[in-house]
Amino acid sequence: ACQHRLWPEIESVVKQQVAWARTGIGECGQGWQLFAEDGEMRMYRREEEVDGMAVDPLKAVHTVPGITGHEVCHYFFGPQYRYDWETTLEQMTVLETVSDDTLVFLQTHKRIWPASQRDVLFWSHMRKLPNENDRDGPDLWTVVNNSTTHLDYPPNVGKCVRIYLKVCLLCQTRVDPPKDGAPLTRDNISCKITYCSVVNPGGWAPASVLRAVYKREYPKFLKRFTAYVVNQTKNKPIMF
Ligand SMILES: O=S(=O)(CCO)c1ccc(-c2ccc(C3CCCC3)c([C@@H]3C[C@@H]3c3ccccn3)c2)cc1
Repeated sequence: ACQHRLWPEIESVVKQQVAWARTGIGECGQGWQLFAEDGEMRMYRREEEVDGMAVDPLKAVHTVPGITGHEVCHYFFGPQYRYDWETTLEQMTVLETVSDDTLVFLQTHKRIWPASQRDVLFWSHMRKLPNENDRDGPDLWTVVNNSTTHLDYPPNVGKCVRIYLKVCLLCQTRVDPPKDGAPLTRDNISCKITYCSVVNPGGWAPASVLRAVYKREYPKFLKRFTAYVVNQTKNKPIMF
């Protein structure tokens, strides 16, 4: 995979996205507004427009007990699970298997009235990262999704408007070992999740409509996805 045409871009985008995900909300500077809260989940967005289109950056933080960062990234990255948790997905195709940790996807999302239907073409890369802050702590895991091109699927040919996105899911496992030295169970682990996304809707769509859709769909997506991972892993051995 190191000699693949996408490799240089993947390297630079992953480093940039992970650094961005690691930057706390406070450090990011002002402009972030908390727009959704549910238990441990906090969702922030910044209102930004490009050519009159809402491309609001989103940053969500969540802590989920009983699962690891590797498990969260495994179920987010794997195409075989996506229809189970991605409610707005209409069609998903793996266009290219670059390597076992890098895929190229083409997805069409359900039409959201009055916007026209959207599709998105992106590479998706999953990677384990060394835990710089705590050398003997568990590693971090990340999945980065970044829009890309594919000669056979030029944008805006069919009925779909091509959107452009950059997404980073960064996961940090936390282990609280049992006092009596008993073996680890899922009661002793939790996962701190940071989900960052910037979506350019591609063609024109009313900013008010897009913002309403994001406000409704993003909290739903993160809650549904994390509940899915908890449910899929609860009777399986812990995957660190
Ligand atoms: O994290 S991912 O990579 C996971 C892989 O699937 C990802 C997340 C979100 C999108 C996405 C991009 C654009 C739109 C809109 C823009 C104008 C009309 C359709 C939507 C609709 C809003 C709904 C939505 C929002 C958030 C989460 C899921 N659904 C979703 C695509 C991929």
